[in-house]
Amino acid sequence: MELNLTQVSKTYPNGVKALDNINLNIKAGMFGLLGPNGAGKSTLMRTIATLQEPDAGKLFLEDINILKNKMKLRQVLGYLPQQFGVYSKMSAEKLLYYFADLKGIASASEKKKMVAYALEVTNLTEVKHKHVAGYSGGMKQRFGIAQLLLNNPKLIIVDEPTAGLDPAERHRFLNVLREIGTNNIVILSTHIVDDVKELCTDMAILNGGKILSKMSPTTAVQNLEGKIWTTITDRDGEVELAKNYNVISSSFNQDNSLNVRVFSEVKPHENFTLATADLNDVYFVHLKENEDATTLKA
Ligand SMILES: Nc1ncnc2c1ncn2[C@@H]1O[C@H](COP(=O)(O)OP(=O)(O)OP(=O)(O)O)[C@@H](O)[C@H]1O
Repeated sequence: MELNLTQVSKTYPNGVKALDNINLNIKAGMFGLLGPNGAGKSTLMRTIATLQEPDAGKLFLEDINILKNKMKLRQVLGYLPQQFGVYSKMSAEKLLYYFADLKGIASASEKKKMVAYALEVTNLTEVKHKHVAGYSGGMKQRFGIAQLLLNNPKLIIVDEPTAGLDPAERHRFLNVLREIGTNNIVILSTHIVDDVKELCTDMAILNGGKILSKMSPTTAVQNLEGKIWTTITDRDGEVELAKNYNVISSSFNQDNSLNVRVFSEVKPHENFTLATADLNDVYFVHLKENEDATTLKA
């Protein structure tokens, strides 16, 4: 199973270039699409899900030409949009039966099997008689996964599903994704680095409509080993450091001092110690490089 995107571009009528020549190859497993707000993630997800057209480019799922054969793609697609609003006073189970009808599952026994499976995988069996309107945010998101599983999709797209979930609900939600992510392509779009770190075997960083990097999170972190340095300073110190070094991130300590992380091939200064690189560093290094390149061009 493979999804291939070639030279996909989209400019909105207001002039915003949301997708700028995207080339991507995604194989079975959990794929993280990581990027800040406005990066173009939703535009890309909606384009793959056949909900909007690009200006240029080709999209194939195996031999399905997505732009030319939308219905065929939709038959194997499970999509959870960024805003999934089900505020129904129907029970989760009844609503899933309703969705199963909409998806054209005709056989009663097949329907029963799929609804039971979807409730089970998403841990909603015990609350299947409750109104979806009364569900917590996390339960609603899991219900969103339950509904997309009904047609046994091969390509699953979830657009920023963990934003707004509390840590326990987020954890439960990620476990559900982990469960369904083995045989299918699951694309998780997110601005939360930890979502990708905990779950994904492959990832891409998107910003300004461009893919800045595509590799496995493990390789990406390994590539930074020995190049992330840290020191403790204060706000003024950070401003000074930023003039001479490639500061990629900083965080406050309890005593209000700042932990600054710098990307450098060699030890920047004797006050720095080598840090263990992590996926946040990967994310910030790429965003910073892109920002610097854009500034240089402007
Ligand atoms: N219908 C539209 N018309 C004009 N501009 C749009 C439209 N939809 C999105 N944009 C712009 O395109 C860019 C990419 O937006 P998109 O929603 O794809 O990004 P995103 O990465 O999903 O961000 P977010 O996390 O904020 O949803 C942004 O600058 C956005 O303002």
